Amino acid sequence: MGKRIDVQDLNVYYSAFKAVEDVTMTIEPRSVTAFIGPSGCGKSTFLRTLNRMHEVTPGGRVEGKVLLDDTDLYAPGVDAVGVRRTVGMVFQRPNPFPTMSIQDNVTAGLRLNGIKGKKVLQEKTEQSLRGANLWNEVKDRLGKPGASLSGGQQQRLCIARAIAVEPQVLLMDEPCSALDPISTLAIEDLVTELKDRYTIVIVTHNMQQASRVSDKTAFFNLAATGKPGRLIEMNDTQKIFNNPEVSATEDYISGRFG
Ligand SMILES: Nc1ncnc2c1ncn2[C@@H]1O[C@H](COP(=O)(O)OP(=O)(O)OP(=O)(O)O)[C@@H](O)[C@H]1O
Repeated sequence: MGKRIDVQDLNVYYSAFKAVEDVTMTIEPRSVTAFIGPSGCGKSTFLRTLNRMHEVTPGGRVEGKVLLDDTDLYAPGVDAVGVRRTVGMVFQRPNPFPTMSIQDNVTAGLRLNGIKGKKVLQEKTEQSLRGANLWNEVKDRLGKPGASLSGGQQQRLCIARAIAVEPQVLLMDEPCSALDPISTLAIEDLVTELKDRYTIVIVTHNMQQASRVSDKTAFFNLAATGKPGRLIEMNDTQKIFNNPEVSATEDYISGRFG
């Protein structure tokens, strides 16, 4: 499990507006890569190109290639829904289906894929909730609604829902920004565990979080408002935080701008 992502010369547009320019990068399988950079530099936009979610926005389109191992996600005939199954996503705000039970939340994707067997769904529920470090907290109330959980539990439920369909890659867009520090640490621990099986990409504004959880860090920046965001530097996280090669990276991580 866990595929490699190769992005080649990617430009990302909202209609005529080029939001992200000329990104080339490799994301190694079973690693955690953090995307950092000031607001508006295109981190989330770029992240959403990695599972073809960007094109869901009207006017959203890309030029260039995103390879998942050897498959170009944007080649003609590639099914975007299948791509999103292989490359799962967790969003900023926990978004469980609020009235659906905890178990049904976890198995929603499986049921959409036509899996109906009660036993299989139960097994998948337990396996995914264990994978998301939530099983012990909810095993006695699987029939309760998703909204009955705390924010941090809801986010782990969303991670359980994402991993239930056995993706290869997990994209996380500021998954802790709505959470308290304890829940944040729980998610960070989980990310570290999950990287044994998945390729993980996480957008974060929290420098400590990037340095705690990621193996590689990619710094994005934009020359001015209205200009496209660009990848400025990507390297081992230790290198980016201790000895970056580009002065703009150093200015950003040391809090001199952004
Ligand atoms: N739906 C949209 N339609 C048009 N432009 C958009 C849309 N969403 C984002 N943009 C623009 O694309 C650029 C990149 O936005 P994006 O949200 O990807 O940046 P970001 O780095 O993730 O920012 P933040 O850190 O604030 O979340 C910005 O100029 C933004 O205004």
